[in-house]
Amino acid sequence: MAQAVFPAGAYCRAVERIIAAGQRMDRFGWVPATAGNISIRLPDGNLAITRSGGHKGQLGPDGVICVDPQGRPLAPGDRPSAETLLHCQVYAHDPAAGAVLHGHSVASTVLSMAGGDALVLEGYEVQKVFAGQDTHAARVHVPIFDNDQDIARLARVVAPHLAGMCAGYIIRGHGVYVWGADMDMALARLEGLEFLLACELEKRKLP
Ligand SMILES: CSCCC(=O)C(=O)COP(=O)(O)O
Ligand SMILES: [Zn+2]
Repeated sequence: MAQAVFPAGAYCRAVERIIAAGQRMDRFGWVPATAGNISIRLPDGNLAITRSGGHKGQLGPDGVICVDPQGRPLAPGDRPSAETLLHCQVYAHDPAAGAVLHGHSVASTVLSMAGGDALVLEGYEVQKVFAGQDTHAARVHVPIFDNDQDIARLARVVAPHLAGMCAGYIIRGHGVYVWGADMDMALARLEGLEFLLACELEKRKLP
């Protein structure tokens, strides 16, 4: 494979971080079959985001493109993630958000297909990875929204719930959305949420 040539500056660092995040998510099996998408907010307010399609665990520099805060590609004809509006929504809602991750795990998919409009996590030490959480002795609500191929309509359903979220949310039969101030925090929260969802899945198997 030809040596990757990264553009200069903040965008270059964002591309590198997105590629590394995709590889890390792939190691956990959270980006199967071209699923998943990853973004970073750039200093100028635009977003570096994965291009639609392609395996997110095998990204090269050309697998990341730039969009404006409304999700419009800066280069005409570029095809950003089909779910770009969900990333834009997080950045518009939370000025501190610096990175957004979307993965498709077995646990989030299976647990959400079991029904309900939220998962309640309680009693786990790893809950402390989420925003504002400092004890296991709390109930963390993870909202579940029905999947929708109309992403703008899905974003309108999610919007009124964003203010109360500390652990991101689940799209039923689809996957999770998690974010943080930077990529490291977003990845820590994604791993924390997926660890807890795996625990919940195992709990349901107990006699
Ligand atoms: C085969 S996954 C279907 C699309 C999806 O849910 C996803 O997360 C990836 O879409 P993108 O346009 O970002 O590649
Ligand atoms: Zn998806």
